[in-house]
Amino acid sequence: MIVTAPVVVWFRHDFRLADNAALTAALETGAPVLCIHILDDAAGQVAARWWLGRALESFDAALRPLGGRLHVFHGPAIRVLPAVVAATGARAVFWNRRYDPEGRETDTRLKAMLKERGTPAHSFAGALLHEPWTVRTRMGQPYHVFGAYWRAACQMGHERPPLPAPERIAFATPDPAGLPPTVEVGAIGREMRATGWTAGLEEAWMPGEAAAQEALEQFLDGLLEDYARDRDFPARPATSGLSPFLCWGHITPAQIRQAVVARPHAAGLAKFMAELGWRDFAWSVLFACPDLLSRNLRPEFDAMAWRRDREGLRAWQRGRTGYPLVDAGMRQLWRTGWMHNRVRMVAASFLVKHLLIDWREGERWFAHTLVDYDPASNGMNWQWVAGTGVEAAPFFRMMNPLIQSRKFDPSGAYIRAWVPELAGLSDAQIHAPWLAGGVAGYPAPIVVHEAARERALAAWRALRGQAEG
Ligand SMILES: Cc1cc2nc3c(=O)[nH]c(=O)nc-3n(C[C@H](O)[C@H](O)[C@H](O)COP(=O)(O)OP(=O)(O)OC[C@H]3O[C@@H](n4cnc5c(N)ncnc54)[C@H](O)[C@@H]3O)c2cc1C
Repeated sequence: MIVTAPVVVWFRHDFRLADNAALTAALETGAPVLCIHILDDAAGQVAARWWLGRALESFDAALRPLGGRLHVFHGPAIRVLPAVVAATGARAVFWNRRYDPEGRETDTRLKAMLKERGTPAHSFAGALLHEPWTVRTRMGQPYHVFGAYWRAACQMGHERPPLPAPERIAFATPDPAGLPPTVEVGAIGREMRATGWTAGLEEAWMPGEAAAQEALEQFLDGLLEDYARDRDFPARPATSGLSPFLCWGHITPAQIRQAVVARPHAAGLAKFMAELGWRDFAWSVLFACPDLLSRNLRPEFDAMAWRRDREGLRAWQRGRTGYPLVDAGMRQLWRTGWMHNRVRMVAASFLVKHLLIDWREGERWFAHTLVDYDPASNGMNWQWVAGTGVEAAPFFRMMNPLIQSRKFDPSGAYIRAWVPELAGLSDAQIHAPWLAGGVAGYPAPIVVHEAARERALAAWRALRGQAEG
């Protein structure tokens, strides 16, 4: 009997069958395919780990009717992948690219290591509309301003048409004896359920490729038309909710783009495509600045007198600042692993400016609690809000949580949904319960807006004084 050497497809943030260039290329070799994931523990990302657990389950379930399964290994990829290749005699490895600095480094090392041993590793695009090094100024430099970036990206075109899902897959059936230790596909799901924290996530989300397509359809049919008008109002079902599906690769921007441009007359089309552009832009920023999560992109902020305020940080994390819109957002995040974009901006601004706490604390909390956490979007947006990043909102421009609340949640419906203690207040009172004499069980504001504003501006003036002096 002739045993055909398999090819390995290593799935990371690309748990889908359709528009999966690595899988398609692997199938084109005609060799049996071994579908694997390597659990390389990422500390501190708890909600993301829950999503990963469910993504593994749903992807495995999608492979079963085709006659195969997902093999999940545990350990550092740099050890595990070569061991899988050696044990199966695989003749090639395929993966879709990732762009975070650690991931890139690992992949580069693995490619070189495998090549040396005679096994080529092939990598493919798919997670973005444009690879993060391709949209450049005429001088070949990365863009620092989104408007110019997006104009250049649109001029380049977004031509890559999405690939169809394979109808058949010939799966490899390796002998488990020689393989590195595997983990049962449902193990992470069980581990996360045992924390007792994931009930809200389970209620809010159904990870997987089918659910991503359903979310896209619902958005296109009901919400795209009014997207530009409604997207800033957190109580309205107005945005796509696609961010975690994009983050985990259940759907690609190319698939979304194809579906969106098929509705050329929808009023919200350009605005929605530009939001996908922000996601690409964030990755191009992280690609150009690998220390985005640790370093102020504007170095003058290195001397900022951030406050160490454990209690303030804790109140913010738990949605107990006394500012209802901020608290509603932080509670939505804690319960569902997601927060509306407008409220992310208000809550982030509150931490950095009203509490004068280093944006990196907020970035870390979001990394811990977001199901759509990605280092590029999170890092870039935190630095944008803090005024420390590329094309950032200036530090002295502070979002007033009360004004934001009255403007974007005028009836208080969003606040009522997440801060039930305030549900009995009138539409006018709910934004500032302290003006109505307070509500039992709900905290008084932990800072007074005007005083916090003065404190932040004084810190900023001192910083400028140092820079000029
Ligand atoms: C402080 C802060 C932290 C953030 N952290 C993350 C993060 O870790 N991961 C993440 O995916 N988004 C992050 N965002 C961006 C944005 O809030 C979410 O992408 C958006 O709320 C997701 O909801 P949606 O899918 O309904 O968005 P829609 O309005 O439907 O937008 C469609 C898609 O465009 C992309 N997008 C929209 N806005 C942005 C933006 N400002 N930056 C980058 N991409 C965008 C997302 O992929 C989103 O799914 C952050 C924003 C802020 C202010």
